[in-house]
Amino acid sequence: MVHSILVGFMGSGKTTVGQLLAERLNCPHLDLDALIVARVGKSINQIFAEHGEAYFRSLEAEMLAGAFKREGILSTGGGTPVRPSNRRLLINSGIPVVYLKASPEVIINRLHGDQSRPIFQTLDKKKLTQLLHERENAYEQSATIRLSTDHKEPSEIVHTILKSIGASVQ
Ligand SMILES: Nc1ncnc2c1ncn2[C@@H]1O[C@H](COP(=O)(O)OP(=O)(O)OP(=O)(O)O)[C@@H](O)[C@H]1O
Ligand SMILES: O=C(O)C1=C[C@@H](O)[C@@H](O)[C@H](O)C1
Ligand SMILES: [Mg+2]
Repeated sequence: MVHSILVGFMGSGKTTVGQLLAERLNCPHLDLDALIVARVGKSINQIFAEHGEAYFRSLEAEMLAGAFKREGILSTGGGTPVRPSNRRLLINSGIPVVYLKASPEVIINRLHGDQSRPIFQTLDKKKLTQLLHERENAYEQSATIRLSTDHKEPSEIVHTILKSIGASVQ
């Protein structure tokens, strides 16, 4: 069974923190974006460009459902909780869902020059802030644990998550 799930906006650190958390717990790291890339055999940019976002989103939903049945730490994509059926899966999972929060300034700083996220490429600071605001409710609804990642090292975030998971399963 998946032990915990990470949600949050692009650049909040789901992949980075999920990998580290999985190492600490000595279990597999399941990164939903990486699973999709492996399944299609194309980068996320290529999938968006050649098949469209709708195709990516339906694959994302299908693979989220499959990933739940596997063992490990699950890092979702930045848009995963936006689809209501995905959100329901997260909410009803009974698994700790950690919302990694980050401010627009920090996200832009972390993803500056990044070319691998098709949606990020289309956003200036105003649009990114608006999209973050639009998605906030979806992340909040899905989450059982929330923490700000601004100006925190990934190792410190992992430490906080481990304490929270421990507290929530006792
Ligand atoms: N706590 C942190 N402090 C500093 N840099 C970080 C932190 N977390 C992540 N980063 C950096 O930010 C970038 C994006 O991180 P990451 O890929 O983990 O984000 P993500 O939430 O998985 O994004 P996406 O939703 O697009 O998959 C990477 O370059 C990573 O090294
Ligand atoms: O926030 C988003 O919509 C996305 C985030 C990434 O994790 C990828 O899933 C993809 O680039 C779309
Ligand atoms: Mg990621």
